[in-house]
Amino acid sequence: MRTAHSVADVRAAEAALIAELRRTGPGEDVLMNRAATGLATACAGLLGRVYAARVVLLVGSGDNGGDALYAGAQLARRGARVDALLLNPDRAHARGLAAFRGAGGRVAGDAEVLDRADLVLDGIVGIGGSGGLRPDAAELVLRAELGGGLIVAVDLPSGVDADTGEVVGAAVHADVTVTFGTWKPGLLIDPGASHAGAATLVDIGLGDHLPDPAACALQDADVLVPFGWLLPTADKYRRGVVGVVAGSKTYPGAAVLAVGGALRAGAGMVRFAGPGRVADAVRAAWPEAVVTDGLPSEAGRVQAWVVGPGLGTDKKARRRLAEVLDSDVPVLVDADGLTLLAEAGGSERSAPTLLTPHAGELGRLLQVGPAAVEAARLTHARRAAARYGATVLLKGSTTVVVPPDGPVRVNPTGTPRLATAGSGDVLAGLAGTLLAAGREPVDAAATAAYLHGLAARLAAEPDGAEADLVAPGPVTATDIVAALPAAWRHVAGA
Ligand SMILES: NC(=O)C1=CN([C@@H]2O[C@H](COP(=O)(O)OP(=O)(O)OC[C@H]3O[C@@H](n4cnc5c(N)ncnc54)[C@H](OP(=O)(O)O)[C@@H]3O)[C@@H](O)[C@H]2O)[C@@H](O)CC1
Ligand SMILES: [K+]
Repeated sequence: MRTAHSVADVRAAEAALIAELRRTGPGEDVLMNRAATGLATACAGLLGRVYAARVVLLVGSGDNGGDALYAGAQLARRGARVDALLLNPDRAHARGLAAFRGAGGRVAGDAEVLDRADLVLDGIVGIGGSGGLRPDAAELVLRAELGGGLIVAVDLPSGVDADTGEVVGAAVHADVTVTFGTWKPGLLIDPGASHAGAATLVDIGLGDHLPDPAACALQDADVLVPFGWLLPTADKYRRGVVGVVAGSKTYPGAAVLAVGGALRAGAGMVRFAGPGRVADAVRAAWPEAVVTDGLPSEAGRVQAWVVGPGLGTDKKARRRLAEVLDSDVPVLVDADGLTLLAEAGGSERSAPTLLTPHAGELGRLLQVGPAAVEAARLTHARRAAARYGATVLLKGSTTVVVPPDGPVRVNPTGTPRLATAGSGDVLAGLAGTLLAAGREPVDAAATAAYLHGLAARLAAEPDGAEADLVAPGPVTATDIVAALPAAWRHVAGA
């Protein structure tokens, strides 16, 4: 699990560690030196040959600039030609600047050095920043980006909010980010995440002093839990019996895809309730589903419901949604179900509810526009979780899962390939089965998002789960359903 901590928790852990180090010996800037050593090592790796490489430091007035100066000193000692552009010369980190000068680094008088740089270190601002880049910094960053050297962000790309990933105004677009001590939520959540490039973590010893994380991102090993269907004693209820209420005359395919996602999640049984023609489409595609063209209340016993994909918003859809929400089992509400829920202003439920909106649907739930949601994804997902008393999975570039309380989950397997019609229906079925199998909504949602992204990648490039934009082959929602078994095998290490 990749874990991220809030700025407040990072600062508290840093203070505790420094106090401990002071008791046992080492003096000032010890953590900064650890950070700078990790940073200089990463830069050396990127440069290949450090000797004679041209490195430029963008140095702000805080410790983030100090990290850049100490790392610059190490690179200068290894023969790099290092120039520092000081945004605020009177307030640059004094000991860092002395070390830098002592190692042969030079303070540049002109931004021209950026035009020929092989590597630019962004030490403008780190976790102490607020708002976007100021105009003088933004101008230098633009010149650095035009100069074509690799841009390495120190701790996080300047201009990105460390706690939320929000970017208000200009921010650095890094090729690589080297972060210290722990991940920051803003490196995992868009738009911040897409400013970070390839991000790596340097351990500076904060470990024991860090509390529970503010956000986590699953990795393959975290998905490996003993599912009902892997146990010798498996029966259909342990695997999960899930009910799906989806599809309409206009969108029968949504029902087929949601049922497919549910079956390929390993459901013990999928019960489907939907109107005649939709029921026929589901029967034809998935003979293993137990289908009724009656109401959800006539479908038989289930351990969780999925309601909403392609459902429509007419009177009949309302009735189906109301029946499902009245049940005492976990319910996942998606798509049209969310539009109806937004109109109703919520529901009274004691069993868990999982909402799976995209930005537009989340906007409807909160009566704000989709652009506002996209700009502050975590903030809005948190608001919806609080307002609806539900776990919220917000789909999009970096899907986030926000439980009513506890750490947020951020999905690392997402890919733009998932932005295709029907993909969300598959995710709804997949997460619904995991709910039916007894998983907590936050785990069901995060695991489903992880497998869903992985399946899309595998569908595009069967040998390349890590591949992303460069991988060949368009992917349809049906392909994602078909690739789910391969995604399971991938996380199982098969
Ligand atoms: N914590 C740890 O464990 C460790 C932390 N370490 C490092 O310290 C960093 C945090 O250092 P920090 O606290 O000095 O703050 P930092 O981010 O350098 O900036 C502060 C100054 O920037 C300014 N400023 C603000 N917003 C701005 C903007 N939008 N655009 C431009 N400027 C802006 C503002 O100055 P102002 O001009 O407003 O007075 C403010 O005072 C951390 O990210 C990591 O790199 C490591 O060394 C090792 C261990
Ligand atoms: K930075």
